[in-house]
Amino acid sequence: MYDDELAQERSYVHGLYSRLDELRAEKVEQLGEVRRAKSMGTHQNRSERDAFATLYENRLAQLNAVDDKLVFGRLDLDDGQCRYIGRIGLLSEDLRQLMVDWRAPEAGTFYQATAFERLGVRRRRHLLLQGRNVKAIEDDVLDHTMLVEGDQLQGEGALLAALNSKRTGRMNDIVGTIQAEQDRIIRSPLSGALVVQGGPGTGKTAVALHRAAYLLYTHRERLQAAGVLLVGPSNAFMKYIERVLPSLGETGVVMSSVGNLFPGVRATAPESPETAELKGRLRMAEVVANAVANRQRLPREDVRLDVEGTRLILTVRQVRRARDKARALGVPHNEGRVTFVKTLLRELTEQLREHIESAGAGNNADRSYLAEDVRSSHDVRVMLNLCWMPMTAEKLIDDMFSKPEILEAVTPGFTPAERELLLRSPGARWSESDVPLLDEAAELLGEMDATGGRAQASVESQRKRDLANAEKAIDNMNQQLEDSGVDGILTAEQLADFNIVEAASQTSAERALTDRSWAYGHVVIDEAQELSPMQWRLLVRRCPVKSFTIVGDIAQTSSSSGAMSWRDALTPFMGERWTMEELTVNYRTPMQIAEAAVRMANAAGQIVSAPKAVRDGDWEPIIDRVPAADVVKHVVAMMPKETAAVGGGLVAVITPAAMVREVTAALRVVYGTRIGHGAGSLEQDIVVIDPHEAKGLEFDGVIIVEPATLLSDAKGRVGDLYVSMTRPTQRLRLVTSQPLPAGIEA
Ligand SMILES: Nc1ncnc2c1ncn2[C@@H]1O[C@H](COP(=O)(O)OP(=O)(O)OP(=O)(O)O)[C@@H](O)[C@H]1O
Repeated sequence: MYDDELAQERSYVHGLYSRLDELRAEKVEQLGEVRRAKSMGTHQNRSERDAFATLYENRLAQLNAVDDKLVFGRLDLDDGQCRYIGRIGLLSEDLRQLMVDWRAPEAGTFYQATAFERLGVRRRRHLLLQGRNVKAIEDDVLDHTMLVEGDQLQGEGALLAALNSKRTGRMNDIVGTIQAEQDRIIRSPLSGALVVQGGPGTGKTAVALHRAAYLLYTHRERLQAAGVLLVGPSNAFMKYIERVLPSLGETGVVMSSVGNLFPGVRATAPESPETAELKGRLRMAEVVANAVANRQRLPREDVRLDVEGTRLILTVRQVRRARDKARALGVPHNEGRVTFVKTLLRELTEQLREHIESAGAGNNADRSYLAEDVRSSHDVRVMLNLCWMPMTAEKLIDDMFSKPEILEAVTPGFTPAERELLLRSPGARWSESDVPLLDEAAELLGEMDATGGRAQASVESQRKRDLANAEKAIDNMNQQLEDSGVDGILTAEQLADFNIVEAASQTSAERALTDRSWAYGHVVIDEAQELSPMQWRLLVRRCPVKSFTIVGDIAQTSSSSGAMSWRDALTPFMGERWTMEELTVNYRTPMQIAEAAVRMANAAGQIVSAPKAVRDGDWEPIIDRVPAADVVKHVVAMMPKETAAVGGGLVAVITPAAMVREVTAALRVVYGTRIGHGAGSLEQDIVVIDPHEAKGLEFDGVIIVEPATLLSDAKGRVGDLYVSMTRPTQRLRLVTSQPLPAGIEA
């Protein structure tokens, strides 16, 4: 019986792959034709063909990306219909539905139906594929009249099979086994802010990624133009998740770590927790505003300026008047400068004319020559720059932190110790907590070339296109926002204004990445508990319609400026207008290890949500006590045992940041290139990382070096140790020379 069913499914799935191959061949053919014809015809013909080429390329990329596990489910319904569920929708040539996209409403019951609430489903079948072949099938029979004696199908649970598989260092999608509580969140409405709180391993990252794919599919009209931004904690994490969305058939999501959110800056410099915390406070917005105002200066006294041998006087009063006039415009600094400079140049030109005339040169001095003399005078240029210097965000922030006199002037109310924390050498590398300051500065400074000198026509035509896109995007959105009580409603013009860019040929995603002022239609944030208030401020600026999916676990907060509660974190930006969902099942960590982590956190006074672990592990956490001098040696000696225990899976050594180098070097002596170190090296089978980099990742086995130091380094905050203890899918070893933290001391 099972074999018959299996054979039938194999044949159906074979048909689906044949159809996929046909569609691919078709797209290759169409793309070839368009490319051959590309250079011919009118300009309009060519740009139409460009558009088609992009369309075919995208579709082809999508068809290529969904090959692995193309189909994973089948529903048998009360009305006798049978529906196959897969990564994308497929139609036959005569437009019969062969397979339904998992995100389509008709596929929802695959994830939601239970024996108690069948939702019209008689049987849910999981198809487990290896390559293009069906390896096994597994049934949930929801309508028990379907069961005939001896008819029970065999097969390892699809979920357990997925959970027990070896980790590769890259996250996989969970599209075949999304659980009902996760599905509800993935499919919740687009508008407003949704917080997804859940303990370690509850699938928050998985849910965030599948939700991004779902939203793009379901609200494509609205989201394609503005795009979806997905933000994660580190570059290593972004690398870990980068394959998931393409495998779900989505390539249009803009992904960025918090350190890369300011175009052109990759912020990786380390920073003390105290400095990061200080820079993350909301009062830094005022500091940046002060720094901008500080670049609009008055001379101490009236100044003499030499213009072609004539002495002119620029009075403090004149400068103040010009400054007030420019400030009253309420435009960014660099734009305001245009007015400031124009006003003073006009006044100085007038003065020069009077001078020349009164010196007896008559009244025929040519104004345009005089204006040019004034503009090109070295004295004038220096003075105007001193009074109102054109500025980039990078220069403003770098000067502010490296020049003590500026720092002091812009930080009234700060203590000397706080200023000491901020002070650094000129040209220092950027850190993550600088990024929101740069963004704040860019917002207040505006473009450097804001002189209107750009090709106005091209801006205008792009604006028209953006407006058309934005109109679509805004449709309904306002209604939904109104329904959910959000004010500050945008018009299409406003949204289009946010997204004016010149490079028309780029995709929205490409354009968004390089444009700081891009307004996204939705933003998904993972590990959101780590964000400082200034980082929140930046992210809210990136999505004026305030449509967010915010995913995290307050108990895992380890950054000094991170959140202690969602309410504290969100109220300044969203008021009460957010909802929360909770995930309650831990799919990653075996029960014994998960429980030890919770005991440790509770003993340290941190109440954590303790999700129920779905799996029992084979091992209790293993504890090795060794003298301090032997810790590193011991880790090296234990490695063969660890790699063997997880059968060639992935092992991570998580150490205090200060020990990463030493441990890596010692392991390299024995294991050579098998050892990866730091971010982005997850392809080796043994990696050495610190707790910050471990955030969000998972491994088959984990060795934690000096767990007590992870607690003391974080000034007693449990986040780092709690995160580290909840990374393994199988096995945890603690190597310590110190007394272990309470809760795991046994
Ligand atoms: N429904 C599911 N089916 C299969 N695997 C799942 C499912 N849900 C979660 N997982 C797996 O559980 C593991 C943990 O998921 P994920 O990393 O998304 O959790 P998390 O809540 O973000 O964890 P943390 O906060 O600890 O980083 C991943 O390997 C994920 O693929």
